[in-house]
Amino acid sequence: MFLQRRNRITRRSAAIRSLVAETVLTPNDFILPIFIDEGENIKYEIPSMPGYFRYSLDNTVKEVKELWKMGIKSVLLFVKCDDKVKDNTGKESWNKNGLMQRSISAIKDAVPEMVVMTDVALDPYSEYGHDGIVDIASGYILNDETVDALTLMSLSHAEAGADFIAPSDMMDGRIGAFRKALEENNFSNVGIMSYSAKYASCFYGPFRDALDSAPGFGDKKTYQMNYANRIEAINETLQDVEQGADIVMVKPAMAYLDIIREVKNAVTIPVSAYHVSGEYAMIKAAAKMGWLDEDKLILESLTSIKRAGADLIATYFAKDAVKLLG
Ligand SMILES: NCc1[nH]cc(CCC(=O)O)c1CC(=O)O
Ligand SMILES: [Mg+2]
Repeated sequence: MFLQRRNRITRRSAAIRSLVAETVLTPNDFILPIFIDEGENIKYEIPSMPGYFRYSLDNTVKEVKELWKMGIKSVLLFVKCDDKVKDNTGKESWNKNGLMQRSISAIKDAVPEMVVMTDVALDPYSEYGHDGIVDIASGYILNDETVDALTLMSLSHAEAGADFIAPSDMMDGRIGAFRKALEENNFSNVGIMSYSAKYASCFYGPFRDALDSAPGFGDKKTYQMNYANRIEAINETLQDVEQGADIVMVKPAMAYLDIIREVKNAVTIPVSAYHVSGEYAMIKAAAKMGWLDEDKLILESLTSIKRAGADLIATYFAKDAVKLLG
């Protein structure tokens, strides 16, 4: 055959393929979520997340030092609270001596350059396991009251030294409220990574095991988005940009690559994607069964999320990926 174009020429060797690769993962792409528990010397393996641990703060600090050495530059903190401090106001979330606040300052003391991001939502603090304050009579999650509580939570994270607050609650108007509060309280350099398009997803199951934070009644569908919707994600995201978000996020990732791409095309600020706990669990399970190759699956998954348009990826595989990228 005489062919004018032979597409296979640029696929002929590993070297050529690497020269023409459009998407290249680097350690700078990753944010590693970290689960922190009270106590000492704890390293608890999360049953639905094999190979992933919840650490006490002493072990967390050791881990963060290791992460920095490996080239991981950002961590996203989550805490598991004792049932005793959970209520329907979320007030433990702005306790100056709370586990989150102590964790932020311990990590910033140990590794000042590490970019510390913190989850902002009431679920670990809520006796009902919901992201906001519950109206007991109706079971509805109150929007404006929740934003007030989360504003206090955000300020206390900023005060403890957080670089970015990362609201995952999906209340309306919270980004504008947080930005204003940060400005007014001399935290104008604290950033906001907004979970802008966060879907009500069954992929969060293992995470709720990790923090013992499953909703006590109902589900999160009155605040998290319906996975049937695409245009709504753009609406949510543009509002957060308008209100002052520094980074927007799509969550989950792999079943939402279309949303990541649409969001990427719609905004001119960095886009992150959260490769969530259930996505981790699926990969681990398939690998354990011997049905899929774990290492290849990790790299293909993360590359596809970046190719879809994610500038940053929050992933439980950050360490594995950095090692694989060598
Ligand atoms: N607001 C809490 C929160 N922040 C991040 C996740 C999920 C992360 C994961 O599954 O890895 C959740 C769970 C939820 O919304 O129920
Ligand atoms: Mg919104």
